[in-house]
Amino acid sequence: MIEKKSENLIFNGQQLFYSHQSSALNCEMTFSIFIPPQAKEKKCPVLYWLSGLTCTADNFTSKSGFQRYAAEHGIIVVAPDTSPRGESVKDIKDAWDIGCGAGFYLNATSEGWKDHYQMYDYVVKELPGIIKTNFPCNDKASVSGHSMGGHGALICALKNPQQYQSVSAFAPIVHPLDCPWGTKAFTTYLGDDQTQWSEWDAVELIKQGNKVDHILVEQGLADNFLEDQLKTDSLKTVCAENKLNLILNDREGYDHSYYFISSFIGEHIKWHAQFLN
Ligand SMILES: N[C@@H](CCC(=O)N[C@@H](CSC=O)C(=O)NCC(=O)O)C(=O)O
Repeated sequence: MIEKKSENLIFNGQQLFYSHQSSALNCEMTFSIFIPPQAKEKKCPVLYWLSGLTCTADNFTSKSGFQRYAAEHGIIVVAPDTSPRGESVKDIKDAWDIGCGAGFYLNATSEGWKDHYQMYDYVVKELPGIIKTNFPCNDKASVSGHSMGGHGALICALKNPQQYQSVSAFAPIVHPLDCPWGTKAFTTYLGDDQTQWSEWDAVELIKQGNKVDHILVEQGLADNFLEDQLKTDSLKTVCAENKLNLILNDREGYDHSYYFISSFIGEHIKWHAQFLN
């Protein structure tokens, strides 16, 4: 059962927020969903958006301005929260890059974390089931995201190429095994045994032969996190070595913020629309 929390008219579509009890995450979750005007006449495809560290379902929904473009192309857009939440959910107080707001879109296996931190199952299995049951969507879906969520989008598509028509990312972490945010998260959620880690790392998945047909990445060159955390060149190299079709747009002067995302979200939605419609 899902419960409507809010509804607003925007560009002749509906912007809605819902909460529900998640069986994958074992807690109450909130997601946003935009229903375009075309859904009054026919079932529409879905674009899932995965947000970055510290975000809830609200950041992308209220800051990116995606609704204008989703309404134009007739695409439903779903934005989940970035982690399980609630009093029973383990968290690390005062740390913004681990725990609540930082689920990393993987299934945790370590004690204390595995009871709730199953974001991969939530995003790939439970949430699409809820969307299909409750909203006017057809069978086509794509996935996009930002930073931690850009990496989440990449691994969801690389592990399930039949489920997503296309994947795009803004300033994604591309190789969590090789950056401080990633090694902290993987040590916490997966434990010290690094043999498990490559299953949740986009660059490693591509090295292992996982493929998707269409990948679009947007990267700001004035992004403070580019050198230490994101390392977009690792994705460029591994895609070239494994003959994956990556479009990488380096954007002079843009940073890591939602100002960057809102500048190019229209181009991403138009690009996804050619595979979804
Ligand atoms: N609090 C941090 C910055 C956190 C941050 O920049 N979060 C990004 C995603 S980073 C990678 O996953 C974000 O989307 N923030 C939300 C927003 O609305 O901008 C710091 O102090 O550096």
